[in-house]
Amino acid sequence: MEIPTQVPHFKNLFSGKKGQNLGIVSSMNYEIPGIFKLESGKTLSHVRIEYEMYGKMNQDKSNVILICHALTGDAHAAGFHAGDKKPGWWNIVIGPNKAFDTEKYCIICSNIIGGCKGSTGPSSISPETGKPYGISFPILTIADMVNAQKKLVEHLGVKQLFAVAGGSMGGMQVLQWTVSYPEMVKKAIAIATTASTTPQQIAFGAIGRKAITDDPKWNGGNYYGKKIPAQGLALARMIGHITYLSDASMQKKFGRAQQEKADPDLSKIHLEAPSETSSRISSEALSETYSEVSSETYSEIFPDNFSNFQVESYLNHQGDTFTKRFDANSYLYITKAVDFFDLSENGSLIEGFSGVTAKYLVISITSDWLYPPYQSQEIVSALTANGVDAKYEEIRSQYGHDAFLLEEGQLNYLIRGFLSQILVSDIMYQNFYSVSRHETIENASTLMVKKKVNHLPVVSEDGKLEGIVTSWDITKAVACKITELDEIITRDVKYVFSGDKIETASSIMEDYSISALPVIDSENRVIGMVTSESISALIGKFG
Ligand SMILES: CC(=O)SCCNC(=O)CCNC(=O)[C@H](O)C(C)(C)COP(=O)(O)OP(=O)(O)OC[C@H]1O[C@@H](n2cnc3c(N)ncnc32)[C@H](O)[C@@H]1OP(=O)(O)O
Ligand SMILES: N[C@@H](CCO)C(=O)O
Repeated sequence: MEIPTQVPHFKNLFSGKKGQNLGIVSSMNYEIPGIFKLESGKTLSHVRIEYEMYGKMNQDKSNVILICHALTGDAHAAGFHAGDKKPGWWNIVIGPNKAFDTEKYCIICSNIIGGCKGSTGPSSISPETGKPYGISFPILTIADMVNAQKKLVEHLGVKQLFAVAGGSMGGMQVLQWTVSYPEMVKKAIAIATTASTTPQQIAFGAIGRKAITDDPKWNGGNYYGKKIPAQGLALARMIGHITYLSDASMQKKFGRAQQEKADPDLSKIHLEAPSETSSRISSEALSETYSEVSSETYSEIFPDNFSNFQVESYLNHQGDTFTKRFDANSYLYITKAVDFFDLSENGSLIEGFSGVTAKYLVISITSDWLYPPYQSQEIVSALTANGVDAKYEEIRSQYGHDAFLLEEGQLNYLIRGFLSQILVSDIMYQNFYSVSRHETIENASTLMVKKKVNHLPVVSEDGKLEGIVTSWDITKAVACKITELDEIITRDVKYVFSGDKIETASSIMEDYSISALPVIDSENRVIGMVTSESISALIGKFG
């Protein structure tokens, strides 16, 4: 018989309300003190990291989620910058009552080093020369990006991240985090990514880089304050962008539709050579950074009269807009870091993941031919082979790789479910007290009073669960003048495993009106206790 206590009801704890947008947000920055050492052995000083933060850190800073951005992303993941019409790049999943719920979690997103959105990269001014680094910037790796993020996280006083999440190159950073700093990551969400960049992925990166470096305006990376290599950069993006879409999404978006102005008379269509002296190109700009140079773009160099299909004009648009928001040298360095990415050790991903402890959610996209589902499945297999709790999910989508930026419903559903899935192991007490069935009732009650517990699991010499005794059992025994513990033990004891969801523990407690359960391992040995108080404390933390 157990003492009936009030047991929390879990049914409505994680039910979703309608997601809302964050309002106006702004970026902050942090300068890493001293010298920042890179994987190559080279160093950088005065490394600046641009970041944004949404939601509040709780008292013990245990609710922090780090979001890692993809190839051309930035720190602005959600909400609106003052005056902007478009929100941050992952606004669909970050905000009040969205999967990355800013009412519960504190979300941090930083621009990678090597980038061009506030963090130190090739377009930054080198403290040594007073000029932009250009290609004197050292070679970067995904591990370098993660090491810089770790400095920021430590600076913010966070000892362990509740989760790290990201798609594409963001997913690579997630994987790297759990390999480099396993003790710092509780949960990991890697979407549309790989643990080892494939030859096909390297090949697409190589063509993009060649488009840039073959553009005469690239000028050995020294174009800051001059014309930017817009033609090469736009071409690189156009190639890349095709890989972010799918055959089906292109069919749906464009079909074989032509531009409204396109003349169906083939005899009137002609090629036109690009003009170096196009009158539309403004005079040389003398500004200091890539983003302030002239507005010369790909479409200004290549007139549109031959781009009669909708898909051509779309790609031109994607190329054009990219040149206005991204630095060509950053593109070279970041794509190269992606190429170098390989977490396998001695050719084995299982070996590469041997130290990982985080719980994983790995998501692929059915139509992603750049990072196909088999690469996510390989990650899950290698994690599982190491005993890591890794869940595999697929987003059913025709959008292709970029679906990780678009599939609002499926992303929210999968991520919310994973983040709110708290296991018994997360809240059980490992420092518990137990008794042997040969103990006297007097000794058991003294232990209960001393340690302020109402439940004592009864265990055999080798720690196996034999029963449970509660303070109510002891009260009754005293009233009935029973002295031996063996006579009052409840032997049909309810228990849970450490990998069970807390909802399971909660249901058992509710169904049987009990307020504590022993946690056992596969050999019936008691490894902890979970109580209704610890579940209530959890509600206080995240509810
Ligand atoms: C972490 C990160 O990854 S951040 C970086 C992510 N952002 C990007 O990659 C930016 C470029 N990529 C995109 O725009 C991506 O396709 C997405 C996933 C972000 C958006 O996808 P969608 O909403 O499906 O937009 P879509 O691909 O149709 O592009 C819309 C743009 O194309 C233009 N467009 C559409 N059809 C045509 C056409 N026939 N001719 C010319 N332009 C066209 C639209 O006017 C719109 O322009 P705007 O972006 O300047 O407003
Ligand atoms: N379209 C996204 C994903 C690339 O992996 C980006 O530009 O960052």
